[in-house]
Amino acid sequence: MQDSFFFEFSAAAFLNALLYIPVQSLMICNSSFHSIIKHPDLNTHAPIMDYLPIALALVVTAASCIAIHLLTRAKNKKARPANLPPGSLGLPVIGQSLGLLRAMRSSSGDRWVRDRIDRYGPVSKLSLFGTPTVLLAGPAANKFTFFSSALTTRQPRSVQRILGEKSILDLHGADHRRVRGALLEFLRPDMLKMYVGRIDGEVRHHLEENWAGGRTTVTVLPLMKRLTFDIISALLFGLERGAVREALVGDFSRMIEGMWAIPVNLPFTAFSRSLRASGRARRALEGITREKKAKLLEHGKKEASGNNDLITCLLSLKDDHGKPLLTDEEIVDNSMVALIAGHDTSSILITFMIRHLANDPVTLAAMVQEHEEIAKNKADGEALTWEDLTKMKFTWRVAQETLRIVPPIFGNFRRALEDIEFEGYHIPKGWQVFWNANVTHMDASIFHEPAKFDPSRFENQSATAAPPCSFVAFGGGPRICPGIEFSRIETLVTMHYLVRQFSWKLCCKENTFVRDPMPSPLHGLPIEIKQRTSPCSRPKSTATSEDQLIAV
Ligand code: HEM
Repeated sequence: MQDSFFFEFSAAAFLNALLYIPVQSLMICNSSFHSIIKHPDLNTHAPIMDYLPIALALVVTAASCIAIHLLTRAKNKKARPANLPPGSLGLPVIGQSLGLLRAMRSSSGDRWVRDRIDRYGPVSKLSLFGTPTVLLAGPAANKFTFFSSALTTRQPRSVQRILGEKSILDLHGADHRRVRGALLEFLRPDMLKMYVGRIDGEVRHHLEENWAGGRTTVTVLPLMKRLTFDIISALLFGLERGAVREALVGDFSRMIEGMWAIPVNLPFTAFSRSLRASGRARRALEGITREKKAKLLEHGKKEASGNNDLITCLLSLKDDHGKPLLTDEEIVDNSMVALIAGHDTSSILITFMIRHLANDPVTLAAMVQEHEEIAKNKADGEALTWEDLTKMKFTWRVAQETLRIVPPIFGNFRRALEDIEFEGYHIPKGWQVFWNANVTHMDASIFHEPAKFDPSRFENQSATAAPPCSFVAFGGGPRICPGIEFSRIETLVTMHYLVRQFSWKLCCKENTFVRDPMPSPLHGLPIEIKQRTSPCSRPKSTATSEDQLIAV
């Protein structure tokens, strides 16, 4: 209201100044002219002539005020309708970003969002990362966000600068379907079946190197990040252990740190460090892409047929006219996204499962039993297979319940491509929509006693009366996470070896975590470990005939 008044007032004054000065000059000229030809003493109309300029100026001022007022009202009516959601946009650029980031870093991000909802309701406006935003919560809001074709996942400009502009997260419509289809070529279940043996090998190698050998304490989160990074960089990029992998590990973790930082590019800021790391990671991936392209040209399509890493798979996809389906820039940007989306999330899931199991002996015992049953039918050192994973139903329910209580993705943004409405509130074109997983996951009307850890909630999902989009740890709709199965394999294989070979207890009594933006337990979750069985021997032959096909 005040803004608009100020705008009208200053615009009228400005217009009036423009109009008034020439009119006054005219009047002055006019009066000088009159004064020359009509001496006041001789002029009987002198009083009228004296007031005419003032009267005219007043009329022009009033007319311009009315015109500006009408024009501004019409403009405001169009641009800022009265039914915007409640809330305030806060300070320019900063908005509520600092408040949210501070809350997330002090383990109270969930409470911050809930406080807003208590204050303004499930639909409210705020400003995050320099863009006006509407916060939405609840299953109906999730469904609207995931399925509305008027919303797309444009990332804040700062995130775009880190991840690139051609990533799947910034594409929509046909372009999104094309790139998503290409990624799914690599992540389809029949392809994933072939990766089980390879993932099994990576997990055993990791446990032998980092957990076994008489160690008494380990810090879980960094180790799990390393494990999932190794798995994904081997499978997605065909990267063997070595200097390139080591450099990429550091760069990716610095990139992630700056993604939700205040986007100020000064040498000492997290955002600037993130941009520099992104530049280095991009150059490394461009190099890998060039090498793989050259290999493809050299050896022909035969070698690339469905048995390689993600980059080779994307390079060999063609459109209906035989042209490359994806540009090199799209391949690099989407490889960056897949690596970030793939390794950070699964590592957090496994870490929080380990944290929970330390204090839940009943759940742990049930898991150990499930895995011992599977191990009973396997030869010593024999790798897990896809069929073994299908028997790990209880373990996957424990994973789902962990994801419900601590979803790795706190929430995400969409961008309105046009003016839209939700529950009577107007969301203007160009604004962001921010959906949040925690609020729905902790809604007692959907999940009975939401704070209680109860894997049986996921026992018979089709029989539960929960509305659609109630469990949204993997998102939903056309952008639902394409890596669900991949993360399921990583999680189940890792838990199989962990629960059978180690027992553990938490070193920190305080059971809290912060979000930055991903959840991270206190000090990265140091635990005391004890080996239950002899160190897992590496499989005599982890590679099945299918695995040998994908060996890189
Ligand atoms: C526990 C593990 C994981 C969790 C919790 C998770 C969570 C999510 C969520 C919530 C979204 C949707 C975001 C939105 O709609 O705003 C998403 C999208 C995505 N995820 Fe995952 N993810 C996981 C693992 C993976 C893995 C292993 C990969 C790749 C190998 C992956 C690749 C992607 C990609 C590429 C997208 C974007 C899809 C699109 O826009 O069409 N994720 N993930």
